[in-house]
Amino acid sequence: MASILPSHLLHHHHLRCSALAAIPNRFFYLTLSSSSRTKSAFSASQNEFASLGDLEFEAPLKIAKYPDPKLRKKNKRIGTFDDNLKKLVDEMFDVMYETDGIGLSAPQVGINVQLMVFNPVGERGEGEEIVLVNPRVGKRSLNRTIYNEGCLSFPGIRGDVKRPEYVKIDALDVKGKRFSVSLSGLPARIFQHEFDHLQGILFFERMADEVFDSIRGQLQVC
Ligand SMILES: CSCC[C@H](NC=O)C(=O)N[C@@H](C)C(=O)N[C@@H](CO)C(=O)O
Ligand SMILES: [Fe+2]
Repeated sequence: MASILPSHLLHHHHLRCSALAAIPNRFFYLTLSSSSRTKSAFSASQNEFASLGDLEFEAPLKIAKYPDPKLRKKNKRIGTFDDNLKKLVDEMFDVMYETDGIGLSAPQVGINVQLMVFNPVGERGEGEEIVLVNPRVGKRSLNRTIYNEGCLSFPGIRGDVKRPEYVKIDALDVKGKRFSVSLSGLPARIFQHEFDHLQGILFFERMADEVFDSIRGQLQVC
């Protein structure tokens, strides 16, 4: 498979309870989440750096399932590129492969920092392991494509989501080295899904009304 990134950037290595029916529709969530994502409040915290304590974790990592509040918390930027960060990345790949994922964001394992990992092949030892720290999105294509997405924080739920086909990204690698990359196809899709997690946005908020209506019965809150 052709490489997406230069080799130095590759990393080697239900809910029971009450139904969401009590809540009129996802715009309730959008209203709540977008109010906490107003430009001033959210960008200020995005500029805040994580402390060593913010990056502390216990292995094995566990995936936070919706509606875990960690999925909605602000995610701080990473400024320390040490062995702890490398270990966190390794553990994120471990749990991603174990749960049949192709991408994972740090808030999904309860660590509220700007970090994501992905491998479009989803198999250890195959494809590319990509690690993005403090990513920023540059250009996106006007052309958008539909893909039937699933999210590790919503086991068993899938739905069509339309997203730009192409994105240009600036980020840091696990060693803190800055780089830019242009992605299209599945890598661009995974990146955008994970980038949304870093903004506290969940995939059902990107679904068209009729798609959301088809899955809303499965979104249950404890
Ligand atoms: C298309 S972006 C999906 C990214 C997601 N990561 C975090 O939530 C993820 O890995 N979801 C899985 C359900 C997934 O897409 N798994 C693959 C391989 O099993 C699939 O095609 O279902
Ligand atoms: Fe997800």
